[in-house]
Amino acid sequence: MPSSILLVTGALVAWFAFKYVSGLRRNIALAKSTGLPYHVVPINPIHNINQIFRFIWLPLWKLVTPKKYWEDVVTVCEHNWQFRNKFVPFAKMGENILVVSPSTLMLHTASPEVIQEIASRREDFPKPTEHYRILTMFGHNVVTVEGATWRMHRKVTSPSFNEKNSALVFRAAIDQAQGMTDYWMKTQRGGSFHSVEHDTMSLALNIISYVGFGLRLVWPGQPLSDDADSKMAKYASLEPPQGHTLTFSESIGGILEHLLPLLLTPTFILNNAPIRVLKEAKKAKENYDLYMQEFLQEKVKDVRRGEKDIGMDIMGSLVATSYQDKQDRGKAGIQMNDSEIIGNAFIMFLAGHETTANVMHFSMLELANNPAAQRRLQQDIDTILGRDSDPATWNYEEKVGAMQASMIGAVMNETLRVMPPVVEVPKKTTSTKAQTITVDGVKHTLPPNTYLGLCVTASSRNPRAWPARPSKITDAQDDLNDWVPERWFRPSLSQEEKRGADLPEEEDFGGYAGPDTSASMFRPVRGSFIPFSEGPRACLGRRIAIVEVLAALAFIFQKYSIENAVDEWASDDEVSRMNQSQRDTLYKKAIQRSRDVIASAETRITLKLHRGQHVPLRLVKRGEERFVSQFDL
Ligand code: HEM
Repeated sequence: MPSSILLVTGALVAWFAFKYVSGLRRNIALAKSTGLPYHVVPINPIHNINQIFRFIWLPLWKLVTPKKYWEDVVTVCEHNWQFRNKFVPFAKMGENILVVSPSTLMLHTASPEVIQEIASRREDFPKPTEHYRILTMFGHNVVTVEGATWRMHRKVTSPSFNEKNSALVFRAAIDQAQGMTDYWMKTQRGGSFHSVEHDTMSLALNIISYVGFGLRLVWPGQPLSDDADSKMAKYASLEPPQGHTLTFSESIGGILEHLLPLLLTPTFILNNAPIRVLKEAKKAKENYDLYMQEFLQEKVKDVRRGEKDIGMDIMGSLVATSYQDKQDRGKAGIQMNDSEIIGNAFIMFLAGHETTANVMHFSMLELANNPAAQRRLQQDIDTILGRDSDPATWNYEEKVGAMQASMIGAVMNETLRVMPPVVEVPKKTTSTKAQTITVDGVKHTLPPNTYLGLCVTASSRNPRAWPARPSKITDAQDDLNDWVPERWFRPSLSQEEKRGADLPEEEDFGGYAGPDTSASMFRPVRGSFIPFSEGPRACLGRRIAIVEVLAALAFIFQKYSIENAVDEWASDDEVSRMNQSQRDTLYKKAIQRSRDVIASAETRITLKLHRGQHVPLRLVKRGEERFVSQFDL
């Protein structure tokens, strides 16, 4: 018996060894055929399981092979490498890094031209939908599908992303920023608040819930408005309503927090394991599921009665595809099942709030670290909107262009450049067809099934595309890793460089078709600034995200300044007795702590702070600043 076990084990080991070596040889041959320089790694670093066990195989690899085989390429295998290593791997290995493992070929690119080419050829370079499994938890949706199915999802979801609804987002962002700052002023304990990440998430969730779904969510202490639909009140409730054990916001928050356990844990274990994290994950999922089922049923009734909600009414549009009377449905020729309806609603809640919230969060942290930029932001707000104007009177059509072309737009763009919520946009070649790309005028053929990573964090730091100045805050020769919103007022590169590769006109797939940055500011080379991706599969919600951030920043900084909290080192009394130089020294310490915390950001779906990391801030009325009115670097 023992000898047969040994025999079977030996045969299995031999089989795996054979598969491993032959796979590696085959992929090396394919890599050679591309004509691009390539780098060999022992294990496919982008596979989910291999990512989890990276802490074992990476050190082992380094231990058993000479340094020259791993020292460069390891920089694109490490955890969180896109944000942590930024442009460094590309500076060392070139703008296109071809990585070969026994099971895959991967091309990571920071080249604007290659990015532009791949992103615009949607059918040649589709999305690797298998990488989006985590987002299909409640059903397939516009983000997770490809081909004809994607066209169908896009057709249903895109019409509501129009300028009329952008104006509504503008209004809602002002209302919500009011709710958030009132809440902060009321709850700042010891002069500081620690919940900026959580609160910007609530702000963005409240906006998409209202504009996208007609659900009015409120801040603690804020009454539900009189015109709110009574049957929708349960979604706004700050206590779990009957039949639920979490509030609606808590259920979404819980899902976001527990995405990985939800994805990786088999249902039987999730339902039965006495482990706290799994129990919380299950509770969040069950609650959200129930809310969505109830919401779906309510919408079905509305649609059958011919009622439409305010704003985008995303759920209404989705439900109409299946539940409207047959004649109307026939016109559109589209039908979604309940799982796709709920899947799309989920993705709009998710994509529509975490990304935007991160941009607001990091913008506020950086403004606290860059007092001169904060002061310039406030000057621009005063000029465009008026220091004492009532935000309720701000007119979207009149003001949004000027806001985007000012320091408000520059702050948003710079945060998107330095801290993009999505750090790499995945694409691939199909399983049946090789594809050609052009690098420096030379054509290279990528074999079928090559994974392609359009590296957002690196293309936005590519010195070929971004004019730089010496860093003021580190000893680096350029300021491309620094948050410098003023760079958006530097002259653009020449027309020729701006145009990028000659590309066919893109088909219209709905949604906002204008540029993401103002024409009167620095215009990035195409393919070098891709926080919203590029081409037909670019972000559907980018216009509303931009409008939301512009309006919220303008509201907050019209009346207030934001400073790093220093109570960890000095009390208010001690600060009031300090001279300017002592205050500067103290504030520099707070800035350094903030920068260290920001540098620890990691990607789990989006780039944000994790493990309880946060930067305490202080909201002060303009004119009552203790640090940012004077301090400069
Ligand atoms: C600053 C905020 C945002 C950023 C940085 C962002 C970024 C992105 C990126 C990079 C993609 C492409 C993802 C991929 O190919 O894997 C994407 C797609 C998408 N985003 Fe956003 N997004 C933001 C806000 C929003 C908002 C507010 C919504 C909706 C309310 C939204 C809805 C979508 C949808 C539906 C797609 C899929 C489009 C398609 O494949 O046809 N996003 N977003």
